Amino acid sequence: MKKTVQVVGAVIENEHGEILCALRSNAMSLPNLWEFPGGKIEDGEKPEETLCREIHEELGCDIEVAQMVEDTTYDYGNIIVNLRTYLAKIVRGEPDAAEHAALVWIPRVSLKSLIWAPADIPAVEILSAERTETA
Ligand SMILES: Nc1nc2c([nH]c(=O)n2[C@@H]2O[C@H](COP(=O)(O)OP(=O)(O)OP(=O)(O)O)[C@@H](O)[C@H]2O)c(=O)[nH]1
Repeated sequence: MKKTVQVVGAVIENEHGEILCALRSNAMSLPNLWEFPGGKIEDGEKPEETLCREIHEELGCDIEVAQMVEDTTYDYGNIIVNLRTYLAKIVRGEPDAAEHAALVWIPRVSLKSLIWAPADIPAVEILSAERTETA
């Protein structure tokens, strides 16, 4: 049976209502596709703990995690990914791309202009249809 990996992604929103989008690098699987920064849940971790750990490791900043945006399961063929995305905001530090090829802040209405990892599309659809919390 194909393995399902449990993955969490952070939808980090700033005070201008923009969302932090991360470009997967050539060294990663799904290269050159945009994603929400995050990663695989390790044994014994709560999703929120994984997100805080991954964001600290990948972006060098600390976040506070809020409500879930979307829970999607996508079959990539070789692997099945269950991706849960959560709203989050930065509480300490500035994001810096340690692993990603690029980081950009994008308004919700423009999110669909990027080419996203397939598992992320339902969350992108929801976010682009909603008003920003700061609007
Ligand atoms: N972090 C993250 N991973 C995602 C997203 N969407 C999506 O399909 N994934 C997939 O979920 C898996 C886990 O992500 P990861 O960031 O921990 O993976 P990784 O690069 O360390 O491992 P890998 O490259 O060996 O698969 C990857 O296969 C990745 O392609 C997303 O929005 N954020």
